[in-house]
Amino acid sequence: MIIITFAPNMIVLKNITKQFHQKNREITALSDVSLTVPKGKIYGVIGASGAGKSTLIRCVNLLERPTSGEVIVDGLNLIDLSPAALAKERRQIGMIFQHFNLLSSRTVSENIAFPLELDKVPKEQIQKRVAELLALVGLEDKGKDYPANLSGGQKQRVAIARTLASNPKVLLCDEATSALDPATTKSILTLLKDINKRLNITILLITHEMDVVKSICDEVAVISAGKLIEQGTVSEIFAHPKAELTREFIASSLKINIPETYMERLSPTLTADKKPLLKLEFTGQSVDDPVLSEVSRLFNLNNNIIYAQIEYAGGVKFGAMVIEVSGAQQDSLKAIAYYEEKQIKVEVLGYV
Ligand SMILES: Nc1ncnc2c1ncn2[C@@H]1O[C@H](COP(=O)(O)OP(=O)(O)OP(=O)(O)O)[C@@H](O)[C@H]1O
Repeated sequence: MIIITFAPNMIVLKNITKQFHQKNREITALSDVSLTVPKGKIYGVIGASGAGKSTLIRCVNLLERPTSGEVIVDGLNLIDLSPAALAKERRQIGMIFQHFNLLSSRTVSENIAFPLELDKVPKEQIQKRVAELLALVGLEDKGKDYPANLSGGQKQRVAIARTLASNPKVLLCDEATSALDPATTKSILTLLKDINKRLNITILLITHEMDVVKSICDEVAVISAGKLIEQGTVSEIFAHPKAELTREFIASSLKINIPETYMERLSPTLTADKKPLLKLEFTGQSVDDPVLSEVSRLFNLNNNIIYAQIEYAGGVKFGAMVIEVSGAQQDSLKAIAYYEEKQIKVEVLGYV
């Protein structure tokens, strides 16, 4: 009897620790990291430079072998596999990189054909598949071009097509949009989402930009100094961030613009003729509370909105606002305490 077990999760990392030995130094790049990527989802890992993101993603296909822990892909523990069995499994785990890694001496079509040639697929079949993949990534007319004549976004499309040639079930994206401008980043992220939906490919990506997470991820983990400090669905994390670093990443995806006229007048000290300029950061429920009018009523203050931005991620709203507050100083302090009570992060930017 054949027992077929259905694994609901595509990637399970269990207690991964990775240490590097350098001369007489030991570097712990990952420390007891566990995460689960459900099938068909897009999972983002965000962290600052040196946090361990690249090491983490390279552990999934064992480009880096963890010092300890388990790497389970589609129900199979890769750590236990023989080199031949691992090579076979790796073909189902595609990877794309920040700098594309295309072969410069091969045309676009020849780059995409490369993994199929290695797999000894017959020539006519390769031609057909390459044409399909060129169409899928929107490069029908570029097959005969060389990578040097393509834009960064087009190069990444070629890299994606080449990776998809082997019909992977998982796509690992190592800072895949970090070398691209914002408009091109957007188009590549749209393509990744499309591939995820159309081909049901599970995607694990690493990034240092919350905008990437916000645009396409279903779930996210925050990594700092080799440890996962927070993880959850994008809506949970944006609604109720717990760690300060998570809040900082969320705030970094908001581009607060304070008008020049205010910046020129902004002073770090309060004098009789000046009013506080506050930055308020809203997440979760606080974004829906009518706090400005409450504060105005309760503490007899006038709030002048200088700048406001409300965004959506994973179906929840979050945002930030800059307000100029007029009223008695002790009432402004009471208002700040009130905002904090309502889980709104307040920063006094200065006085204008
Ligand atoms: N092969 C290696 N040998 C020694 N130390 C390494 C090696 N690879 C990574 N490290 C160290 O492990 C830590 C994590 O590095 P990693 O490249 O995973 O971080 P990262 O979050 O991807 O950073 P970045 O965004 O700058 O690429 C760093 O301290 C790094 O110096």
